[in-house]
Formats: sequence, structure tokens, C-alpha cells
Amino acid sequence: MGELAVEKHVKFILTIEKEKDSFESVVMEHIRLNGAYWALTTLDILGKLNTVDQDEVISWMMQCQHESGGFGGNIGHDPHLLYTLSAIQVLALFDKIDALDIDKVSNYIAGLQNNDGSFSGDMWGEIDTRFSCVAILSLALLKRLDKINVEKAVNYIVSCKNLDGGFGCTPGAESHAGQIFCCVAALAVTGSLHHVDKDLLGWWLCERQVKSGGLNGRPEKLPDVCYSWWVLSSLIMIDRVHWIDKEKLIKFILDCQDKENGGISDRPEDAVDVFHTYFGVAGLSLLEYPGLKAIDPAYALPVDVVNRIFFGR
Ligand SMILES: CN(C(=O)[C@H](Cc1cnc[nH]1)NC(=O)OCc1ccccc1)[C@@H](Cc1ccccc1)C(=O)N[C@@H](Cc1c[nH]c2ccccc12)C(=O)NO
Ligand SMILES: [Zn+2]
Repeated sequence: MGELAVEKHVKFILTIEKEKDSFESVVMEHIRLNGAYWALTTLDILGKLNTVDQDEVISWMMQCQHESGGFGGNIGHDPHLLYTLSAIQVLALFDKIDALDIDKVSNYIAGLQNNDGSFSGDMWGEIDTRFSCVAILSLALLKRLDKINVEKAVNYIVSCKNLDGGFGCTPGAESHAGQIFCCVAALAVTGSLHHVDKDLLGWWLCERQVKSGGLNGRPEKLPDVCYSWWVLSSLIMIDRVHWIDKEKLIKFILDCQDKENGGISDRPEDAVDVFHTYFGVAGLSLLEYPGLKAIDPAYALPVDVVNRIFFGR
């Protein structure tokens, strides 16, 4: 089974944060703000957030803010809900949410709600339950949920529920673990989990575990470490996590590490990346792996960070 090569993963994260011209950095260029969130949350779960210069990170990140109040994936990029959530999450890690003009950012987000309660990701209008999730998590962290019609937002998400108990990106779309996480997290944060059939959805989710112990995103697909987050956090939020074999999943994640150079891949022997390193460490945190900080399954932030926001010091 081996154990988590903490120091190697810390070194891996700090190295890719420094390199600007590596393949990984170039590929992730347009979602660099997401990359910052994945890298910094991983470090915090490993207890090593203090190894980065927070002022340097924050000053770079604030340059990604558009005059509309939304954040782009990098400096000069168009604003989008996905990057705005990552920016809020990174500021939360450093307890610096008040560095934001909170009303400006929350007005940007609220402005993307449509009449049917759904959310567009940006001004181009694409609608997806991912964006409902990002909008609700963002506004909850900013304590500005009053700026949107929460009832209509919840009704839209419920309209995307399928007969298998899962959720898709729009009404009638196929259930997918990523979308299920988004819808369950949004319902959890708005106190609306009574709309979920926990046994039906719990069954669909626990069926994602394959014989290797890993979790896949849809029936018949290959297991992938990032589903350790999408599926597991959903199971935890609906109180059905005991329906999977946690020990076998821990072993699968540990087998996906590159113990020489650090980092975690989507499945054993594949190339590592910061995205799967984050979702692997976050998954181990949800599985209560020893030595890791607890992470909140809905906000995808360390529990101590979430408590600081909602319950003060
Ligand atoms: C754009 N992304 C994806 O499409 C990944 C690709 C992938 C990784 N392993 C299998 N496929 N897929 C992915 O994130 O799917 C999960 C998902 C899909 C839809 C809704 C929510 C989650 C990844 C980046 C990536 C690309 C290529 C390879 C590895 C990582 C990505 O940025 N995913 C987003 C998914 C996402 C978008 N909006 C969200 C809102 C809440 C939670 C997650 C998301 C993310 O995790 N943001 O923090
Ligand atoms: Zn993956």
C-alpha cells in the first residue's frame, strides 16, 4: 500500500508554480487561476501553505480581475464564473476575502442568473449546472446569497435530476459524477438536500467503485483519481459514504503517486498533473488519511478555513 509521499508532492507543487514555460504551465495557461487554487489547497491540506509568498500570489491574482468584477483564468483573460470561484477560494485560504470589493464581485455573479433560475458561465451565455454550483458556492463564501433568487436556482437544479437519482449539466442530460457533485454541493449549501433521493443516488454513486478500488465517473468507464473527489464528496454530503470500500480507494490513490518526482496521476503509471494531485490529496482527506487537514466536501476548502468564514476566529 505504501504511504503518501508528502515532501515529494510539496516539492512537485512548488516547482510547477515556479516554472512558467513547462508543458504543464503552457497547457494550463488559460486556467492558471484554477491551477493556483488546486496547488495552494493541496499545500494547505498538507500543512505547508506557509511555504508560499502569499502577497506575491494575491497581487498576481488581483491582476486577473476584470473591471466587471469577475476574474479571468489569467491576466488579460475574459472573466468567467469558474475563475471567480477559484479567486474567492484562494483568498479564503489566506483569510484575505476582504481584499475584494465584495459587492462588485457578487453583482457580477448575480448578473449571470437567468430567468429560469439557471446560471450562464459568462457573457456568452453557456448554461450548465456547474455554473449554478460555482455561483452558489461563491456567493455563500461572500455571504451574499441574498443577491440571487435561491428558490429558482434550486428549482432549476432539481429540474436536472434524472430517473437514476443523478444529475446532468442541463434538464434531460445524462448523469455524470462531476455534475452530481455540483448539484449536490449547491443543494447542500442552500439547505435543499431533501430534493435528493439519497438511497437511489447513493446506489448510483457506490456503483462507481471498480474492482481496483478506484472510482469512475459513469458506468463502464475507467477509474480516475479525480472521481475520488466528485463521487466521494457527493456520497459524504448524502451520508452514504459507508457504501464504498474506503481502504481499497485509499490504496488506489496511493498507487497513482509518482513517488520519485512527486505528483499524482489520474490512474497508475500515467503522467502526473497538479489537477489530479489536488483531487488525490483532497480525496485522501475525505477518507480521513492520517496527517491531512480535513476538507469540506461542498466548499472544497479546508474545514478550518470554512469555519473561520462562517463562525469567525
Ligand atoms: C477542464 N477540466 C476537465 O475537463 C477535466 C478533464 C478530466 C480530468 N480527468 C478526467 N477528465 N474534467 C473534469 O473536471 O470533469 C469533472 C467535472 C465535469 C463537469 C462538472 C464538474 C466536474 C479540468 C482541468 C483539466 C483539463 C484536462 C486534464 C486535467 C484537468 C477542470 O478544470 N475541471 C474543472 C471542473 C469544474 C468546472 N466547474 C466546476 C465547478 C465545481 C467543481 C468542478 C468544476 C475544475 O475542477 N475546476 O476547479
Ligand atoms: Zn481525472
